Amino acid sequence: MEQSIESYIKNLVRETLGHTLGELQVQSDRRIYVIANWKMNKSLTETAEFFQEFKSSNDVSVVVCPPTQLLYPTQLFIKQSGKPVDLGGQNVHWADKGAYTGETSISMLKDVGCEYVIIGHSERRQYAHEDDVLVNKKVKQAIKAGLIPIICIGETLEEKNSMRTEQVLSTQLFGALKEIDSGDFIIAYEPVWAIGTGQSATADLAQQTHSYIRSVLKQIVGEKAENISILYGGSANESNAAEYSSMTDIDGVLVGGASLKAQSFDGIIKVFAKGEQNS
Ligand SMILES: O=C(CO)COP(=O)(O)O
Repeated sequence: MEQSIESYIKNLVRETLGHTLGELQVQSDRRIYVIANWKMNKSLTETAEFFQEFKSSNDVSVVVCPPTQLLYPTQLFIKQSGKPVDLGGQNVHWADKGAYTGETSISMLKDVGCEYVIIGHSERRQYAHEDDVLVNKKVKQAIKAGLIPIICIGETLEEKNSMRTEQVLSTQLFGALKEIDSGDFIIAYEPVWAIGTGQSATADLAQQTHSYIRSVLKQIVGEKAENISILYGGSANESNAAEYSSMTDIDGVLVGGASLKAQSFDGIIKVFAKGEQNS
């Protein structure tokens, strides 16, 4: 069949530039992230050792989210190492300040140099009984302070087996983003059954789900959804990173276990950085 004028021009541009203009626009607007969630792990000494070994990369956005007591020293280690790494909290309280024993406010996170904060992780939903209303309050608090919330969503095994994944994700998205019409945020799709189990979602399933998530985001924020980074999380590691990085709607990974060792975290970063250079 003869080529249409449009595809002839697209091919010509692709041959000359290595990509079409449309592709270039999408790629340049969506950031690729590799984010470490250390959860309740690491001592001060282990953190210092991590940054002695860690290489990082300029080609993707790298964020490390240590436990709260390590935020400030981690910021110092990052500065000392001169590596391109940003700092993130693992949780935040919804109030500005006050009588909330054991909690951390958004200004406290900002004070120690955080630019990101994980909100609504399934472990907090499970163990601290956080629901979508609370997640929404925390997201608003982060955006108001100029931090980028990494909003976690994901279905349990039971919800997956009873074919409720889409319903769960859409409810979590509409809940977390209620009354939010400005500010940057990241979505992390973390199927609960894949977290810490070694049973990572296949790249095809993750891509399919991310594409669904983007379609829901379109309903919520319109065309801006094209520029929102959607990360995959759940037993991501050096071996499966390449498959995830090749998918159109997977804009990076949120890594637990495999982020604890500098070498394996670097391995994942390298895969995504290579993908960026090739795009
Ligand atoms: O929960 C996660 C990151 O937030 C994923 O943890 P794992 O990579 O250990 O499965």
